[in-house]
Amino acid sequence: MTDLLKQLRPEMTSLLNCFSAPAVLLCSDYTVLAANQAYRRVFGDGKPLQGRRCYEIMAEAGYTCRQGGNQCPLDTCQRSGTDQHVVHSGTSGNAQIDLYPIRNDNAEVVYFLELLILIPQSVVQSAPAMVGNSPAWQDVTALIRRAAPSEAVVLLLGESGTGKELAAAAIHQGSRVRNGPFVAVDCSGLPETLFESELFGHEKGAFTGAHSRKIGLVEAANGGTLFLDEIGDIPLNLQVKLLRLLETGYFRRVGGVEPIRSQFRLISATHRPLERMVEEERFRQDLYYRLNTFPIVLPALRERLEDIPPLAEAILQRLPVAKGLQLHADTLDMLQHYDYPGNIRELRNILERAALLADDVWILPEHLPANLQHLPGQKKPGTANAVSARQSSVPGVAEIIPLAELEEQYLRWARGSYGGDRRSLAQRLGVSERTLYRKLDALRSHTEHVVEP
Ligand SMILES: Nc1ncnc2c1ncn2[C@@H]1O[C@H](COP(=O)(O)OP(=O)(O)OP(=O)(O)O)[C@@H](O)[C@H]1O
Repeated sequence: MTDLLKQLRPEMTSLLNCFSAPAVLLCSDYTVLAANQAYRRVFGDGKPLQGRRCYEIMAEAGYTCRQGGNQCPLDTCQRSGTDQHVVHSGTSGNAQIDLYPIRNDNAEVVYFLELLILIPQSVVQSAPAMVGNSPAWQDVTALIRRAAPSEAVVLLLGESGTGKELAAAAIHQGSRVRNGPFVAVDCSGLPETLFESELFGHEKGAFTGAHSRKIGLVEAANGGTLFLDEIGDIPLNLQVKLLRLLETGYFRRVGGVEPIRSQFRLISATHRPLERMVEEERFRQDLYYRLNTFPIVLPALRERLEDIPPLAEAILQRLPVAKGLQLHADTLDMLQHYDYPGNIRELRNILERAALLADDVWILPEHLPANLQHLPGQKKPGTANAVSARQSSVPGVAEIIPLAELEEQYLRWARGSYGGDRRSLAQRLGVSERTLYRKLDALRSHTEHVVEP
């Protein structure tokens, strides 16, 4: 270490300061030789960093190394002699670590450059739960569970709004790179040149307006998942560049000459008929084969109408405007007879609109759009239940009664008419499961004490 410090030129620290991310030079025994300003800002504690072990400094800042089950890139680099790119998970968030061996004139590794990209916990998002129980949906979730932990390149196919992006996020969550970034790229709608610089980044001065270097989405996905949504819309020119990236793992920023490596799990999605596009030469066949290693077709909502009650329930719970609202049985029946060309996204829009129109706790058939009314097979709206729901916002109560009695009546009604389990009933009632059990117990003992005439 002392010898190495002597050899280290003062320019080195100045060079490290060119990186805006934390950067350090390390010895093979994990001691810090030099650190840049960003590293000192993030990890410094007032004491000198030089001579301390990198893993101790990281641990103090809440980023665990081997002891936290993470793989040490320095160890691997010493064995392989090649660059390492890993993501470490920690209590403060995740750290993407890029480690490069630095060699002398004799090509011997003398020290290591480590660059850190810190991903705060708030950015490490989890995928919202995917709701559904129908056989069609169970088939899909079985495929997602199988594909997620593998390295397979997944192609998600299905109509717009069927949940392809949600499925991609679920695959990322179940993958080995789950602690890395999930970078979703919408390949539709951007002009080709702009899209290229979004995807690959650009160097300063690459074109008019490129005032500084920009990191592209492919680079940002290093150590995580790159999700290419609407891949069928990617222009032919860019298809070639994408293919090269997938085959070599390298790309160049727009206006750059340096090949840059990015390692990521690839998932793509489209609602377009890719196979036909290949036949019509609108999509490259070689790229199609690269993307289509593990295809998963998401069913249209009309093919799983039995999932509408739990889906509607889950969507209402996530909608702030729907707080406290309930779907009337007639409304649910109407919803289950529509064919949803816009799939789950359309169901969500319908429910959001209905929630805004509802006056009290009930979302009634009349709150649904006109094109959902009077569809073949629907129950006739305006049944006794619907009428009573319209007359009174509290089920079964027509006059002012003591609050305790009202709670009892309401609980009896909720327990009798709610189709789900107790946990979700407790959630709907806004109480803990324990509280619900206690209240139901009290109800039961009260009923036992009532002497039936
Ligand atoms: N299984 C599911 N459970 C709950 N919500 C879902 C489910 N699938 C999709 N959604 C919701 O439906 C909406 C549309 O989903 P998503 O954006 O994933 O569809 P998509 O197929 O990627 O659409 P597009 O092809 O237009 O990009 C989102 O609000 C999503 O949260």
